[in-house]
Formats: sequence, C-alpha cells, structure tokens
Amino acid sequence: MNLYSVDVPVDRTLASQGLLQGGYMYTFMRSLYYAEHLVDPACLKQRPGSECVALLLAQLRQQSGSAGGSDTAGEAPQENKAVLVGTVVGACVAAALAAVAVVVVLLRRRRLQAPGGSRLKSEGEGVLPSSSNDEESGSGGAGADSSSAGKAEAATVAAGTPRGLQAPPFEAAVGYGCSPAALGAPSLSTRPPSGQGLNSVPEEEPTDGCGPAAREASAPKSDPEARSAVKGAPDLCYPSVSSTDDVGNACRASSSTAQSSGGQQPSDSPRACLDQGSSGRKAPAPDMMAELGQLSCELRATVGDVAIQLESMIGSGSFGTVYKGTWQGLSVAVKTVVFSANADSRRRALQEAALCKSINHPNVIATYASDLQPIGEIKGASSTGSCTAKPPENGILDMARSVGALLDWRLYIIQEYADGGPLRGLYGNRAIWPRPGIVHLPAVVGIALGIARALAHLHSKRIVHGDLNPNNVLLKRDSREASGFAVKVGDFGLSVLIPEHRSHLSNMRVGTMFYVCPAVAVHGRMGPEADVFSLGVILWELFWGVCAGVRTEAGPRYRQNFPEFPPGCPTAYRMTALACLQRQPEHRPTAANVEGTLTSFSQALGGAPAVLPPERRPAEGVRPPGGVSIILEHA
Ligand SMILES: Nc1ncnc2c1ncn2[C@@H]1O[C@H](COP(=O)(O)OP(=O)(O)OP(=O)(O)O)[C@@H](O)[C@H]1O
Repeated sequence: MNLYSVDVPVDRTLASQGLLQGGYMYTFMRSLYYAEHLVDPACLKQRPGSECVALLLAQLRQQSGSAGGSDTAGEAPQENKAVLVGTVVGACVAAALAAVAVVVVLLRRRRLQAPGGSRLKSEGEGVLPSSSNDEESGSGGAGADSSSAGKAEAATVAAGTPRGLQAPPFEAAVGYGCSPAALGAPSLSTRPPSGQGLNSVPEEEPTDGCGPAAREASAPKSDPEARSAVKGAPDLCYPSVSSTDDVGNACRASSSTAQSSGGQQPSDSPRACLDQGSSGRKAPAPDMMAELGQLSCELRATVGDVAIQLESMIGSGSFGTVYKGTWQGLSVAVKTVVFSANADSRRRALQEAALCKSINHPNVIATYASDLQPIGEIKGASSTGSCTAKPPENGILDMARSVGALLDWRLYIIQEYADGGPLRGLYGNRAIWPRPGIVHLPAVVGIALGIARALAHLHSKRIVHGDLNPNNVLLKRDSREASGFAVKVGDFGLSVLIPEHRSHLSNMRVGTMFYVCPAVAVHGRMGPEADVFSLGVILWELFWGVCAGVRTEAGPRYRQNFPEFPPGCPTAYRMTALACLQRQPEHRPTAANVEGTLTSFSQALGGAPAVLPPERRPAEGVRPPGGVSIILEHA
C-alpha cells in the first residue's frame, strides 16, 4: 500500500518529431487511498475498492465532525490510477452535501410522481451540456458543471415505470485466466507472413507484461441486435448483506447455489488474478460469491423488467467494477460505479452513462441500459433493510445530512460484452506478429481502421474520447475481420463534449501516459486532435505489436525506436501515423482523414480471411507500465 509521487523527467526521445514529454510531477498509487489515508486492507478483501473508499470517506467525515470536513478533495480512484491529491476545502464538503441533499429531494419528488422510477434517459448529443465555465476551465471537468450534473442526476432519477420484481438466477460461470502465465503464446495457426519485413526491433524488452497473449474464450454469443430502449425502472433499493426477508434469502440462496455449484472460478480483480498463478482457477471465493449474489440482489430490480445474471468479475477500473453477465439473452458487461458525496465522481459516472447511450456505432461498445440505485448503510435505516425496504418517510434527507451518514449511489451500465478483451492483450500475438519484423498487415490495418472509424464518428458528434489507449480499445470476435476481431472502443469516463462554438476545452489535463498528447499534458488543451495523437501512438504499436512505453530504471519512457517505422513499412501507413503524432494539434489530420487513408489502404490490400481462429481470444490486458491513467496537476 504505497503512494508514489513521481517526478517525470523530460523525455526527449520524440525530439525529432518536435515532441517533448515529461517535465512534470504526478502522483499515483498501487493501492487505494484517499488523500493520504489508506483504505482498510481488510475491507479490500471483502468489498470492491470503490466501496471501501466510500467507507473511508465516511470515517473521515465522522472524524472531522463533518462541518469542517475535509474529504471531498478528489475522487478515490483505484489501483494504478493516478490522482491529483487535491487540496481539502471545507466549502467543497458543504457543496457536495448540498448536492446530495438536492438529489435526495429530487429523488423523493420523483418517487412521489412516479413510484419506482429511476432511469437514466438517453439525451442524445446533448448529454454533456457545458457551461461557459467548463469551456474555459477544465475544473468543470468533462463538459458538465455541477449544476448540469445535478440536472443529469435529476433526469437520472426522474423517468421510469413500475417494475416487476423477480429474483434473477445467479450462476457461477467461466472465469478468466488473467494471470501472467495465461498470457503465454498461444498455439495459433500462423499464416505465412504477408506483412512487411521489419528491419529493426525494439532495443528494450518490455517489462510490462506486454507480450504474447491469448487465452481460451468463453462460449460464443450472438451479437446483440436490439439496442432496446429501457422502460422499466426499479424502486429505491436499500440492500443489506444481512437481509432477512424473502428476497434477501433468495439472493443468499442464489449465492450459495453458485458457491456449491462447483462452477469455475470467476476472476478476481486484475491484481488478484495476478496472484492466482498460472492456473487462474481456484475454489470459488465466498466473498466474491457473496458480492455477486448481493449485486444480483440489487439488480433483480432489473433493467427493462428483465433480470440480469451476473456471472463473473471481469476487472476493475478507476470508477468501479465490471462484471460479465447475461441480460435479455445477451452477453453483457455490467459496469458498476459507486460514488458517494463526491460531486466530481458522480458527475463523471453519470456523464459516462449518458454519453455511452448516445453513441451508436459498430466500432463503439454499445450501451443497452443504465440504472442508478442508492446503496449503503444509512444512519437510522434499518440494519436489516433489504432490497425491498423503503426509506423512512422524511428520513433520507435527514440521514444524508447527519454526521456519519453514508449515502452511496451505484450506477449500473449494461453494455455489449467484448469477448476478445482489450487490444493490449492482443499485442505480441504470433498470428499477427509472428516474429519481430513480421506483421500481418491486413489484420493490423483492419484494427487501425476500426479505431479510426470510431474516432471519426465520435468527433462528428463533437465528442472527444479523452483516454484512447489499448486498454480502452476492446475486441469482439468477428471472423469477417482480418484480425478475427472487430474493434469496439469503450470507456468514456474521461470523454468530453466540445461545445458548438469551441474547438477544444481547456485545463483538461487528463489521459494516459504515453497516449496523452503534449497539448493536453502541458496545456490541458483537449480537443479532437488529442484523440488523433493517441491514435498515432496506437498505429505505431499496431505495427510493432508492442506497447510504445516501457518502465525503465530512470522511469517510464517511450521505447528507443519510437516513433520509428522500419523501411518496409508502407509509406501511407507510416506517414499517417507520424502525422497523427505531430506536436502541434493543428498539424495533425482529422480522424476522418485517417479513416479515409486507412480505408483506401485496406481496400488496396484486398480482403483477407481471419487470421485468428474464432475459438481463440487474446488475454485480458494488463496495464501499460506507465499506462496509468493520470490526472495531472494544474499548472
Ligand atoms: N464492455 C466490455 N466488455 C468486456 N470487457 C470489458 C468491457 N468494459 C470493460 N471491460 C473490461 O473490464 C475491466 C475494467 O474496465 P474499466 O473500463 O472499468 O476500467 P479500465 O479501462 O481498465 O481502467 P480505467 O477506467 O481506470 O481507465 C477492463 O479489463 C476492461 O477491459
């Protein structure tokens, strides 16, 4: 449990391109923390990290007596997530509590008007209204200020129809072998290399686990066709682990059924997976099963009146945990985000949900539905409260205001499941990169084109992804693609909507090291060109099959051969990538330009059969060495 503060030295490896990275200080962590307070390790063994952070926040509130509280400086991201350890300002506490109060009041009003209603509504392109402040200041975050966040939240809990409660079946399912050993080279049928010969290879071996990757896939699922509009909405749900009512029993029963079913072990968090060794499988962890059972209990509130079966945990990100599940017969990924009185994390989570639902493109992860539910232990609430327990009349607001009250909200985002894992897990796959210097060009260009198409679509809607990196480019098996995978860009947690009259937002110093462009890292200038720079880095990686960044003794660095391409690299590809990496944002091509170039290139290459057999899939990715998502301190 260490907190690291790293002075990132100036990196001149890109000087030939006019790029200079580094020269700033950032703070990151390998464990959960809030400001300088560490999360209880015992809690982390039993509950998702985000919930432990929420508990820590509550403790801090109690200690500080709430009035002069000092705990809303920043959200509490998870492992490897860098966070600006912000200044604690009492006024922020008051603002955050006020926001909670407003939400609760709105919630109560809505409940009176539409009992049982809580639903995120799709707001199309207007999901991220930006105040003028936001346009000028990134402190407003991703294009929505607190007031708009409040509106979004009001909208979130506004609509809805009564639902039919049903206890969803709960089952253990295939786990994920995401241990390093599971990342071993697959026995894939390799094709004769059709790619270009590479004259040079990276001089540094990656120290980041960025190597050959493949693993068994779960059973194939059909592509979801219906992007169904959500109609149903759950009642307020105050679940308790110690629930004793019928529903609670049903949930526990389903949990224990799962435990005793001898089902394969769902994976733990990425960290836990690493600890599992090569087998990647072990006896079901009761805590995990209990947690999944509890989540199923909460989700029996259902979205669209259809129960969701949670099957395993896929992994954790900064804002919550992602589970694999089934909903309406579809394989889905259920992203859960827990946030408490932290206005920023709440805004971001709601924003991501709204944004996701507004985007419909074959190269973007589809979002089927979202749901928001209050959770947590509320002072004064029944300790045996269950999923069906209703909040006491006139009690919620008082509870939220009271010292020590912990009112958390859990946001569920039901998404298309990308069964191929992140692009990062594909790097080094010998079917595409048989050996250093050899690349299966149609596969690489196909993946690059998918990303460019997604970006071009986002930018046409004035959406900037803001955190494009190989962990956020997900893959889904598709035998029509030369690589065997369709590209699905996901994770819109740092995305922004650029207002009509603006070309960019300012003071948005967010992104992932190695992929964030200098204009964002240094000046906080976030526009579509920032995504294009990230695309340029990925284009380079795609050609080499390795990550652009490595961790060295001197700190995180680009590889020595970055951004070089071998002489055998097609000129169109190399020029496109280097153009994307131009230091000046205005010198970069648009994503639509890149899409056009790659489309022509792809057509010239002709159709190529899938290089990967459909039953194979890449492993879950591990984070890049310096690939922590970073929130840089304002200059
Ligand atoms: N729709 C999906 N289908 C399959 N796997 C997914 C899906 N969405 C996310 N995942 C996986 O779940 C894990 C957590 O994803 P999440 O987006 O929460 O965090 P992250 O991208 O890893 O980190 P961060 O949000 O901090 O950048 C990752 O391994 C990711 O690949």
